[in-house]
This record gives sequence, structure tokens and C-alpha cells, in this order.
Amino acid sequence: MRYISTRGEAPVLSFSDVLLTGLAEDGGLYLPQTWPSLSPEEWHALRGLPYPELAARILSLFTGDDIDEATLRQLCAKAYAGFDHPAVVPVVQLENGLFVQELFHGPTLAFKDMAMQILGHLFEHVLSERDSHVTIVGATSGDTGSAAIEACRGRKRLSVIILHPKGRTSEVQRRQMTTVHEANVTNLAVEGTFDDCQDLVKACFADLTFRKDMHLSAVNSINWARIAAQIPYYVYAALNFGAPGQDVSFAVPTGNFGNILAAWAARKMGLPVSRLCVGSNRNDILTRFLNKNDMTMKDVVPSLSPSMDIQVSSNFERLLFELLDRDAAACARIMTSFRSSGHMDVPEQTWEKARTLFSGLALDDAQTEAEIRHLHQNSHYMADPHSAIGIAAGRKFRDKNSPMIAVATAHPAKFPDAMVAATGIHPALPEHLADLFSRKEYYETIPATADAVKNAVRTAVANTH
Ligand SMILES: N[C@@H](CCOP(=O)(O)O)C(=O)O
Repeated sequence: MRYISTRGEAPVLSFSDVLLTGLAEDGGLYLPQTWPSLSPEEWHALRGLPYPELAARILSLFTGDDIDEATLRQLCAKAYAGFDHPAVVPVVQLENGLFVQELFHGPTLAFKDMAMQILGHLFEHVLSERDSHVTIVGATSGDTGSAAIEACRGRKRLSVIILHPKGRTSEVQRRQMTTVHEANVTNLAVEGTFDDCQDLVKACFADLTFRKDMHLSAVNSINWARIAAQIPYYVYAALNFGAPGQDVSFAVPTGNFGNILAAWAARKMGLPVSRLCVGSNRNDILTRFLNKNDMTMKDVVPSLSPSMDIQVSSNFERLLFELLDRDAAACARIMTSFRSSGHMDVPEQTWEKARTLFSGLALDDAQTEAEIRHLHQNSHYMADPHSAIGIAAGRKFRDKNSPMIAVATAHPAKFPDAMVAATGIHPALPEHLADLFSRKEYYETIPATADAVKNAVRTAVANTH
């Protein structure tokens, strides 16, 4: 299995090299050179497998010769052992034809643990084989940061530096990151938005000397391994909650487009999926694109669902590349002009292709709060603001022919203020986080400049070794 860049100018790599490289050297994102594809019989054979076993089988389709299936089985068993639900990714029925798949049973209470927990083991495995070390620089709007820190903390071959937008995450999200005191963990509060943080990470990768000197790698969904590790839960839901021969649809609250891209990838591999529905908050660039081919950047507005306060959805580039029939030059041209003009010029027939599969719904804060209240009153279900947006999208686009599965991406206890406002109930943090508000915080505030980030990275790396 080999991987190519969406911009066509970077070396073709194997899985382990893609894992350690993160962003392609030409600024593009890696994708499999050819998609693995399963027949209906092969999908059927995966029905009923325990989640860690299923995850290992799916991941083995992407690791090629680099990591064998037996090793993956061991790593997946360790990765998902700490989840607090025996099914790992349980599915609950909410209404007629509308289900919710809970992806927040990992240590940091968000779907990011699904990929990050196995990524921590994959990094360790590959780096031990190569007797090497990497420096992970990541950006978070709230959930990726703590999941990455939890997966990497204390690992000798990894240094992890996480940039979050100062004052723009929930307090629980911030404290989940900043209260971790480990030699290999650094938190940077950036005076800017998540998009600034993501751009700063990309700027570090674009400086090839710095990248090489620091051995940079990524844990954001710009790293293909993140997407690969998010495919198995879609497979699990489709196989176990769609009747044989029946398609299912998914509704996904998404900001950086990574989570829904994993669902798209599963469909590309032949999983019987009918529609993919995107849920957005007021930062609705994705839903504006899907509804009227308007991908124009606006200012990021803080919302009740901070993890989706994003205007530049990194993974959209992967979908664009595929919709353009893998024309890397066209993809590079469109992406470069998007970043300079703030508007993405997607050819009409390319947009039409996206519309045949994707639908989009955006909710403002008042609508999000109303949806949380509705779910609590009518289904006795506590959905965090992000999950509530996904569920609302699922309800809007469900049809009689296929079950609609909305993914719940975070535990409501991560957003207590929104939950209290909507339901009057303050969801308790699980025991391992019960004293979160009395823990000491460790972070440095920096301006949103590449120099400030690079200096902080150099210092963090020097302090680790
Ligand atoms: N919503 C994310 C933003 C980063 O997305 P990623 O999937 O690229 O890691 C967050 O919560 O940090």
C-alpha cells in the first residue's frame, strides 16, 4: 500500500512513512494510491466482530507490508481496553429510523480518542523499530489536543506540542490539556483562532529545514493515519445496524471535515452507505458549500460548539482531489487560490458530484440549545452541543429506506454551561476527571506568529531530551 499527495509533488510513501510525515512536503494531504475495496461477502464476514478486532482488520488494509495484522490486533486490543463501554462505540436508538453512535467513551470523552489511542501505539511501534523520535505539533479547537496529549504523554520517543486558541475552548477542554504535567507535553495558548493555530502548524511543516531538524510529525487529521483509524466505527455501525443488503446513512457534526471524510472513505471501500450529512454551527462554510457552492471564508464566530469553530476545513482538500478525479494540478491550483482569495472556486460539475452524496445543515446557538432540550425532553438523551447538531442534521435528512446514524462526538460533561442552559442539568465528569478543576494548569501564551511557535517548539524539544 502506497500513498500519494493531493498536490502531486511529494514523494510516494508507505503507511509508516505517512504516519511519521503527517503533512506532505508539497503542502498536500496523503491518500491511498488505490483504495482497498471489499465485496458484500467480505463485509458480511466482519459483522459481529468485537470492535478492537474489527479495527485491526480495517487498519490492516491500509498498513500494507509495514505492520502485520497480528501486531495490529495486539495494538488495537491495548488501545481500546480503557474505554468505559464494553461495545466501545455503542449505538442507541433515539427515534424512528434515527440512531446515535456514541464515540465518546475513551479517556478524554471525545471521538478523537478513537483514532488517537491507536495512533499513540502505532507511533511507539514504528519509532521503536526505527529507534527514532518525533516531535508532534498539533492544533486544536478543543478535543484533538487533550486526546493527543493523553495518547502521547510519557512516551519517550514522542514530544507533543499543542496549540489551542486562547479563550476559545470550553474550560473543561482547556483543563484536560493544560493540567497534564509531563516532560514531553507542552501547551501553547495562541492569541488567535483555531484557523490561526492550524495555519501555524502548517507553517512549521512548510519550513523544510525546521521540519527536518525537529523531526516534525502531526496528529491532526492532516495525518492520513487519523482518518484510517476513524473508518472502523462507521464500518461497525453500518454492519451491525443496517439489515443485510440495506444501506445506512450517517450524520456527522464536523469542522475540519476529517470525521465525515472517514465515513466517505468507508463508502469508497464499498461499505453500503447511502447519504452523508454534515452538521455545522454558525461557522457554516461547509454547509454553505453543500447548499449553494459558496465556500467563502468568513470571520470565525465563537459558538456553543467550539470544536467546530473553524473556517478552513483541512480535509476538504482530500474530497476535492477525489471529486476532481485525482487531478492533483487542479487541486493544488484551487487550494492555492482559496488561501489567497478566501473563496474556493469549485467547478459546478464537481460541486454537483458532492451534492449527490452530501447534505448540510447549520444550526445557530439558539437552535442548538433548542435541539439539546428537545432530545432531553423527548428522548431522555443528553447530547452535547456538537452531537445535537449532528442529530438535528440526521433527523432532517433521514428517509424511510435506510437507518440514519448520527455520531455523538463528545460527552456532555465537556460543555456543562450549554447543558445547564438547555436542560437545567449539570452533567458530572467521570471519576478520573472529577478533580479537574482543582488541578494546576501549565501553559504558555504566545502571539499567533510562526516565529513564536518555532521558538516554543525548539525549547520544548530541548527540555524533553
Ligand atoms: N475539532 C478539532 C479541530 C482539529 O481537527 P482534527 O480532526 O484535524 O484534529 C478539535 O477539537 O481540536
